[in-house]
Amino acid sequence: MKKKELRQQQIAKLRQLPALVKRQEEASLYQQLWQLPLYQQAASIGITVSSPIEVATQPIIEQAWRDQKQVYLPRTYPATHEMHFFQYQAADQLSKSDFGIPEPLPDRPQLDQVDLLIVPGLVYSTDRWRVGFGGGYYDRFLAQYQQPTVVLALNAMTVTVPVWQVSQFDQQVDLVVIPK
Ligand SMILES: Nc1nc2c(c(=O)[nH]1)N(C=O)[C@@H](CNc1ccc(C(=O)N[C@@H](CCC(=O)O)C(=O)O)cc1)CN2
Ligand SMILES: Nc1ncnc2c1ncn2[C@@H]1O[C@H](COP(=O)(O)OP(=O)(O)OP(=O)(O)O)[C@@H](O)[C@H]1O
Repeated sequence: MKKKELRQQQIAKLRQLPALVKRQEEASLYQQLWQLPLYQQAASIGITVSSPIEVATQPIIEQAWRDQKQVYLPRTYPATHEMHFFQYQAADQLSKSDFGIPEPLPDRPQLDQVDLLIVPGLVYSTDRWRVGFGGGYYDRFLAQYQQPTVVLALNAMTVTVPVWQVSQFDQQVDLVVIPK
């Protein structure tokens, strides 16, 4: 299947996911994340502000702050499809990207090699391939990122093998957490 078609199909599927199912699966994903030594040992984490169809990240951000971790959010650069991470603290103002996602202002401390990166996406295979929203931001970023990556996947986001053509630019993640 073409990635573009897969994305459209997946967005429609996620929009229809019952809120209760989503909340229950998210609760399981959060618990598993918080148990991971990779999480517990990370002093800095990279994460996004989620859109409604994605795994809600606000609880993760707030827990990370409580755990005394530094939280970094990406700022996207559409001209080059690059992305850089800037620190996000509770009082910080965010600005909306062209894509409608809140992003940090670039005057915050920058850190691209965060200790743990939580990678967003629409579809994941059990063998750790992913399809995102199609900006190519994460594929480019992951090509130079050297720390561990984890994905939190709702059941509706998971397939056993890629149903799309994996491209030369696609980057595997290190761990796909699925609901228990
Ligand atoms: N919550 C969240 N924040 C995130 C991401 C994400 O997946 N989730 N990103 C993850 O990368 C980055 C922003 N991602 C973007 C992805 C696509 C386009 C974009 O322009 N898409 C095209 C459609 C491309 C296609 O369908 O082939 C468009 O809308 O015209 C922009 C930003 C950074 N922040
Ligand atoms: N490292 C790279 N260098 C050049 N082009 C790239 C690179 N990575 C991805 N691209 C291009 O960016 C576009 C989007 O890539 P792809 O369809 O894999 O996005 P995605 O994985 O869904 O999105 P994202 O990585 O932002 O979540 C494609 O045209 C792809 O060829």
